[in-house]
Amino acid sequence: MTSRIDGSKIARRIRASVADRVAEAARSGRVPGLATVLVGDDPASAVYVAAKRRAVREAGMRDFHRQLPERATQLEVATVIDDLAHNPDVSGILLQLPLPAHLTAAALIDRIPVAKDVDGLTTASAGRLARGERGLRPCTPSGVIELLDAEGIELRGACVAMVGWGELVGRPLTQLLLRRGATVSVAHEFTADLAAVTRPADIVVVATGVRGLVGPEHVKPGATVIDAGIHRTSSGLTGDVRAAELDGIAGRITPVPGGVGPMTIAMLVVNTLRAAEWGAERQAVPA
Ligand SMILES: Nc1nc(=O)c2c([nH]1)NC[C@@H]1CN(c3ccc(C(=O)N[C@@H](CCC(=O)O)C(=O)O)cc3)C=[N+]21
Repeated sequence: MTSRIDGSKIARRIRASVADRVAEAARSGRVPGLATVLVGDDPASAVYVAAKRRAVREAGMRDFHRQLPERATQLEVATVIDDLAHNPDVSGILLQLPLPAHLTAAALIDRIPVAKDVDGLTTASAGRLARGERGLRPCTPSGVIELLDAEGIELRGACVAMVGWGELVGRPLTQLLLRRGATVSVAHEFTADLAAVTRPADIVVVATGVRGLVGPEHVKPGATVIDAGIHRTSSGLTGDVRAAELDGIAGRITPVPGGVGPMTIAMLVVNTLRAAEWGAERQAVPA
């Protein structure tokens, strides 16, 4: 029997507990706020940003949004970020990716102060994670850790195959897993014998952006499979894993939709609260 890990349910629980803490902070006049910055009108990005803003409002936080045209210049986007960086009502800033091709994402991300970096994507946050220092962690990786914890899956000593080494998921998640005591093998879409890496694993995490890359030939019977991929197809949303073919092989699997995606949003809400808590003491870096 393969059981489906209900990310939507776990995410709901996390968001409700944040809402309680926000209500408490609000009684002493401190309402956390998230600023989302969206450049251009990519339809998928618009859907994600709308979902993030809704989650923020539902948690009782303030929703600041800046919409810029597709043709916005590097300087225009930088000016908007600087303005939000200086606004004391803004606890966290999220620059939605991908940006239009004429913009340099890294330079813009790095204008976000580390204490407001709710996406955990600045050079400073990445460095803090690499060094094991306090800081805000990227949302999808911390969401995956929360999912595994909620399922009661032991990480210390576990054998994990991380498929994908991207900046958003694979790389930071590898570090979080190592820090929790897992043995992590990192592979990707060009790994010559992917099954040789993934078959011994107790937990297989896939985040490559390659639709259907992982199937039954890659998974040990009873293993946990976490699918961080998301693809919009004519027949709906699907991931990097051929989930249907894993039925009866995997012990547990995250569905797409309803698995990792909702956890990403829940952790953004968590990070916004954390940023607000530490932002209360300016300059401080969140845990
Ligand atoms: N600066 C930045 N930070 C991000 O965290 C970021 C980003 N840019 N760019 C795009 C990716 C993608 N991403 C998702 C968030 C939620 C779902 C999600 O909630 N998915 C639902 C389905 C929702 C739907 O698409 O209909 C689910 O899987 O159940 C998916 C994908 C965050 N991203």
